[in-house]
Amino acid sequence: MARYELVKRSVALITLTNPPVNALSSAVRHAMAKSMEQALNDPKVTAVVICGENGRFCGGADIREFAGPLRGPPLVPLLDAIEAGEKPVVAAIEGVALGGGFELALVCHYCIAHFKARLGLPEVTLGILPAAGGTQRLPRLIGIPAALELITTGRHISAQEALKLGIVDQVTEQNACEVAVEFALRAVAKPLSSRRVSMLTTPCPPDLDALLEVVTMEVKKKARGVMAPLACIQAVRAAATMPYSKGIKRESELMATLFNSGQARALQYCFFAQRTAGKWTLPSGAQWNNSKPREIRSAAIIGLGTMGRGIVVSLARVGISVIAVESEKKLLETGKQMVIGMLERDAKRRGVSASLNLLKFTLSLQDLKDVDLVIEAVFEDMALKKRVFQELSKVCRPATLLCTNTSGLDVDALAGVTDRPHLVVGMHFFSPAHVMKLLEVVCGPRSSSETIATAMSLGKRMGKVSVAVGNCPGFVGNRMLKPYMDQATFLLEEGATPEQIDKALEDFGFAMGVFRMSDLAGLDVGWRIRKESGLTGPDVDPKNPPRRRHGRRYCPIPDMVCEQGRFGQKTGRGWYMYDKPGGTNAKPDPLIQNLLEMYRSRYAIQPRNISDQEIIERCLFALANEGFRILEDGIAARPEDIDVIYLFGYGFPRHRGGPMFYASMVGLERVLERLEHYHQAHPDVPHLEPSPLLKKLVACGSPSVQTWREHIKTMHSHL
Ligand SMILES: CC(C)(COP(=O)(O)OP(=O)(O)OC[C@H]1O[C@@H](n2cnc3c(N)ncnc32)[C@H](O)[C@@H]1OP(=O)(O)O)[C@@H](O)C(=O)NCCC(=O)NCCSC(=O)/C=C/CCCCCCCCCCCCC(=O)O
Repeated sequence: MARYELVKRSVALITLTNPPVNALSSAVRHAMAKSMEQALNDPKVTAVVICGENGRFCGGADIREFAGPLRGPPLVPLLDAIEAGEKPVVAAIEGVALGGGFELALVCHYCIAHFKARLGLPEVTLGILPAAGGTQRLPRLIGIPAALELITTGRHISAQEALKLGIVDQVTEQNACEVAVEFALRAVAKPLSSRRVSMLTTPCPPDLDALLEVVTMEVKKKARGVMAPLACIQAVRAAATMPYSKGIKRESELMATLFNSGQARALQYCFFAQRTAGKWTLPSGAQWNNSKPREIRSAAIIGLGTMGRGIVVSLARVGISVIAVESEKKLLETGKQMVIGMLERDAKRRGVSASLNLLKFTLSLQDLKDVDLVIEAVFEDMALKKRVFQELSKVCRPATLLCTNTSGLDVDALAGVTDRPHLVVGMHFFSPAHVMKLLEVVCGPRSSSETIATAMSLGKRMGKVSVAVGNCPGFVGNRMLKPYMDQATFLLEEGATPEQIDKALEDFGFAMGVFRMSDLAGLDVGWRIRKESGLTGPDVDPKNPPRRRHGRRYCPIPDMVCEQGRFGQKTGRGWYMYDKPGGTNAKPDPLIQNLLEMYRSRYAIQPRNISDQEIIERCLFALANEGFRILEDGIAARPEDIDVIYLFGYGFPRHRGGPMFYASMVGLERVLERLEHYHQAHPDVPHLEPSPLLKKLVACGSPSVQTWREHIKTMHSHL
């Protein structure tokens, strides 16, 4: 857990050895304490260097240990002892120094960092604060404003930035450990008092209160209802106003308010869920660690609409040659100009040169014969997509992978029109595709493990969080969206307003409520899909009762809004009104209010007062209920996958963990009881009927979300 060696006859080299990130587990802390004691007591040792094995200094505290009772030597006294020691201690930072790893570096008297190293205090993203002295030492070292920014955002910084801020003493392109040993030898006998950061006085700005106020407002605006950043601000205030001995106590008190909180549990769950999601597995036994992806050097995108353009940018910026295809010259030219603009802006922001030389634009599918992979991103029309896939089948070499960016159509039906169904897979990007981090990789029943591995690995290469899902209408994300949005519109019928529903969801933590989000996405898309599926428009049998379709409750209000040409932000009117087409400042619209009143009076609906609690329960429990059905159907392999999809694709608040984790935090019994209650009140809404899996889990004593998988016995997995 920590290796102790004597090098250059007088330097104790302590290497943390806890792969993969040398986290400060209880065993590591124990070994470190022992090694430090040995070094300080050995008269041969004149200086100490601390480094991490395998080119990684330290990824911080072992987050897995937070779930159980804390054991082993506590970190704060250990770090205080290192700082107080009479022999110079030098940190040799390679790879990462994060969280407790950064705090360890802060107590070392000197720091050498490799030029590729990254440092940061990401505790806030885990719902806690840097409670091993980080909130007290960093402000003393770099001042309040810079420390506040790093601690409240959890941002990682480069070695160069750390040097500028005065956190590290030297940045090297050589082996940081060897440089640190030489540095340590030169530091012997130099006075250490000014190197003990806890002894420094925090440089305090004259307008401390005003500064803290501004940061508090910013934090509250950015992350509504999130506790950890606010506690971080209070801890930093203590560094400015108290001596270290008192400040560290305050830090610990504040940590105690966060450590066992639901938010901390949710955020730590998200950390591991994100990593679990990449570990796909098929019933055949093929999985992420035994299936080799193909190398993708060239790709083609069919369709240069919003999605196609974003996908081209995502591919080109990771060095893949892209051929972009459109059907008409004008569309091709417009798409080309937009892609170039997007790539140039992106490159400028990242301080690199735009990879325009990787792009080719064409009107001819014949140009695609040699590419490694094609992503179809044409209009959401099955007949059109089938024609494209038939054509691709003829044109592309037999080994080319054929992918579709459909947001919900049958991937296997597309595979069926090709000569290579095993090489067909869905790659469902989210709009805007070059910004959104989520990729649903839709595995058809005939997709080969190599095809899935390639799509997953390509997603990772593009910086996406890729989740493998099964093939069903809407896959995971969009399938779950329907019951969520249905509940929102049913609540409108019953007496709520769009702004009331949005406010309840935004207070819950969503960046945008369902109606503001729909206005942003465009209301016409859903309207077209409803028309195509016979739910509205001329194909509906006039004898059909207006508020029922296929024997279920149906709310025609969204259709009525679209019939008035209100398609959302782009038309300046939707569920809200905007200053102009394309405007973003949503204001409640009296015309929508009128529409709702007329609608209710036409159908003799007596509006009632609807509480925020009912809004949250009906929208979010219906959402989670569909998640349980998705698990039952084998469309998602685990609840973590569903949660990751909602976190990265639909703006679900991270501090709530995702819909499935949220349901487990509320208590499955309670979710079941509320769904039963609402289903009794609305028996014509099947989405409110509790799913068999939810009932089963409750009957099994509501096990933790991480163990649901053991209770899911699918007849056949779609993955
Ligand atoms: C950048 C990374 C380090 C590496 O990224 P990458 O190379 O892409 O690899 P990953 O896939 O992310 O990770 C590889 C595997 O390693 C696992 N991992 C990573 N980091 C950790 C970790 N810190 N702990 C455990 N496991 C970790 C990861 O899960 C992968 O494994 P698997 O695939 O899932 O199996 C990147 O990993 C990264 O960013 N890591 C996280 C870094 C981080 O956030 N560090 C901060 C941790 S928190 C911390 O350090 C806190 C310090 C203060 C501690 C003080 C504790 C005192 C407790 C006091 C409590 C008082 C309250 C008492 C209340 C009361 O009872 O009253």
